[in-house]
This record gives sequence, structure tokens and C-alpha cells, in this order.
Amino acid sequence: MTPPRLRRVRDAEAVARAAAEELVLAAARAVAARGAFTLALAGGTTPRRLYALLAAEPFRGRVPWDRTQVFFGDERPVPPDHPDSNYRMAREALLDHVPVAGVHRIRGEDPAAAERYEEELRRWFGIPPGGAPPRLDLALLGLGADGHTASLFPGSLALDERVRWVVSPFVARLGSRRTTLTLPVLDRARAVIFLVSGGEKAPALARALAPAPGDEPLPAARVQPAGGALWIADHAAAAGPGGPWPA
Ligand SMILES: O=C1O[C@H](COP(=O)(O)O)[C@@H](O)[C@H](O)[C@H]1O
Repeated sequence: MTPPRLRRVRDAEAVARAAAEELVLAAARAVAARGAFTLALAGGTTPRRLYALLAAEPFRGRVPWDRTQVFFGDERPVPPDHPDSNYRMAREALLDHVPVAGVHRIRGEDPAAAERYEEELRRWFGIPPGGAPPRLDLALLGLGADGHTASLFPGSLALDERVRWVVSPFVARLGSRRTTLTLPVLDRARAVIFLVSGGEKAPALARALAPAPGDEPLPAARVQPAGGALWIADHAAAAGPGGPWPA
């Protein structure tokens, strides 16, 4: 397994900028190799700045949007216009402003959201029943202060899912259902980038990158793509105990 890499940058703005540069490179590589760029967006608070940066020059002009297919890592159980919707956040910050080739939202409001999204992935990637999970070119992820990523929360049975690509676990601490890509899909991604900003994330980041012996791995640390995940964190988030981490 390739170990995770950590890039420490000054602040939330620098996290967004570094991630945008990585995204431009991943997109160029994907389009050169396969003619399309498949991207999974993260929800939550941290990636909004990245999306806003990508929607404006110079980044807007550096991404081959007309070859970009946008997917989502997770979604709340709400309709697309709800203030909690990951899709709405991404649409307002980015998708309304760039000419993407395709947007594949998770229908969080639909009780069959997971089955429908798995079918959508299967159809778009042209994978027959029983085939291996899709290989996204880039999956963007966040880190919750509790160590969750996408909607894979600590203690969730969804973390042990090996067959389904998308599941809708009930998250007891939220008292609601979430829909999320599973580890088999996230681990197949050609590149995975975690965006982490703010001191409240420092203990989780430290535990994810440098777990104490015998520590139960946090959900975010269980994402282990073949090429190793890149963690981009600001100084406040990277100030936790346990370093030095692989850089
Ligand atoms: O990967 C993700 O992480 C977040 C945690 O995000 P935060 O920046 O709001 O703390 C998660 O809740 C989100 O839905 C997800 O895609």
C-alpha cells in the first residue's frame, strides 16, 4: 500500500489553491489518456472555496470542462434545492458557472438513492453486472472532526461494505440517512485528495495520518487508493500531535 502524503499549506485559501492545481493536472492526464475526466465532488464546508476558485479565472480556463463528468461522493437526504444539499452547494459555487459535459447527482431525497446511483455509475462507465467498481479519475474528500469522510462515519457498517458501490446507511449521530460511495469505489480512484482546514480537524487529522498503536482506524484513514491519498491541510489542521507525517 502506498502511504498517504501530506501537503501543509498556510490557510484555507491555500488548501483550495493547491487542490485546484492538482485537479488541473489530474484532468489533463485523464483527458490525454481517456478523452474524459471523471471527478467526484465532496460536500461539506471545506470544498466550497475550491469550487469558487475553479469557477473563476484563471482556473476556469485551465480545466477541460467539456470533457468533465461530475459525480458526488455523498449526499444528504434532501431535495436538490435544500440548503443542506451537497449538490446545491456544488451547483451554486461551481456547476452553474462552468460548461461541464455531465453532472450526475445523487438523488438524496429518494429512498432508493443508493441503488439508483449505483445504476447510474454502472451505465456511465459501461460496467456489466458483476464487474469491478468504476475507476474515477479524481475523488475529492473532506474530513469531519469525528474522522468521517464522504458519509462514512465511525462505527458504521457501511465501512465494511465490499460489494455495493453506493449505500444509504442510517447515521445514528445525525438521526438521518446519508447516501455515500463505499470504500471499494473510493479505493479504485486514480487519485484521492483530502481537503482539511481548521484547528477543529487537527485531532482527527493526526489520528488519520499517525494512529496510535491499537487505535481503531478512522473512516478517512480507511480510504486507501493504490496510488496513496494526498492530504492537503492548512497549518491549523496539521498542528495536531503525532508528526512528523509522510510529506
Ligand atoms: O468528504 C466529506 O467530508 C465532509 C466533512 O466536511 P466538513 O468540511 O463540512 O467538515 C462531509 O460531511 C461531506 O459531506 C463529505 O463529502
